[in-house]
Amino acid sequence: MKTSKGRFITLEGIDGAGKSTHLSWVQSILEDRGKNVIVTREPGGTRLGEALRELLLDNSLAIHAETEALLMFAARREHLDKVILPALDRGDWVISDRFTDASFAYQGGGRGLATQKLEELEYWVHGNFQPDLTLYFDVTVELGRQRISAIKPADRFEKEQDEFFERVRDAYLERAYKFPDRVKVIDASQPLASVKNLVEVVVARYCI
Ligand SMILES: Nc1ncnc2c1ncn2[C@@H]1O[C@H](COP(=O)(O)OP(=O)(O)OP(=O)(O)O)[C@@H](O)[C@H]1O
Ligand SMILES: Cc1cn([C@H]2C[C@H](O)[C@@H](COP(=O)(O)O)O2)c(=O)[nH]c1=O
Repeated sequence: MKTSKGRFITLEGIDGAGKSTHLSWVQSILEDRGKNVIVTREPGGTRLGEALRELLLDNSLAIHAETEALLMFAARREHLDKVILPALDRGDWVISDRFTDASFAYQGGGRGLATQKLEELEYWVHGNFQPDLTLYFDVTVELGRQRISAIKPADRFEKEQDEFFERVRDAYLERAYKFPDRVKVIDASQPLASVKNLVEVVVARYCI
């Protein structure tokens, strides 16, 4: 995997944590500091990735846990090739709503797939390449569900039981513990203005 000139920032959290809400805030913090910013998401970000996203989130489909993981990484391979790496090579900053930490959290923690299998896929798809900074928006399962159910009908993941999301959250917190230099935990249960301040402190410090 080529060395990149730009920087790669990812936003993570259980459904309803507030990632999408804060994505444009991160973008404006970076743009105010003169960065050229590309905003993208996973699964998605390419034509193929968006088509896979539609299937992966489809409530009416039953998908084997390993198929789900393979499709997430297939979409990611395309995303890296078509969007993320070219942008970083141009010197742009890329912000992605989710990346590989989500696979360790949802397919690993949530579905119970072995970490080693996910690490093998991770190495296959992006070698040692990792985000430069990951903001993990932490909320309780109850609060995430409350927020998300107020705005849209549940997709294939959101219709999972609370126990599933407890495992997803635990797996995210484990990732933050394992990679403290990269993954910064944001207490996203605070009111919007406070979360914005927390985000600004982390991102501004990182931009210097
Ligand atoms: N700190 C906050 N306080 C109150 N409401 C919030 C806060 N953060 C986000 N919200 C609201 O919660 C809802 C869900 O937020 P958002 O769509 O950003 O979550 P998300 O993490 O992107 O969810 P998903 O992963 O399912 O897309 C939105 O209505 C948003 O306005
Ligand atoms: C990248 C990725 C995503 N997921 C899940 C997590 C979410 O429930 C959906 C994506 O929708 P959202 O709008 O970002 O909430 O997909 C996953 O299970 N594994 C992954 O690698």
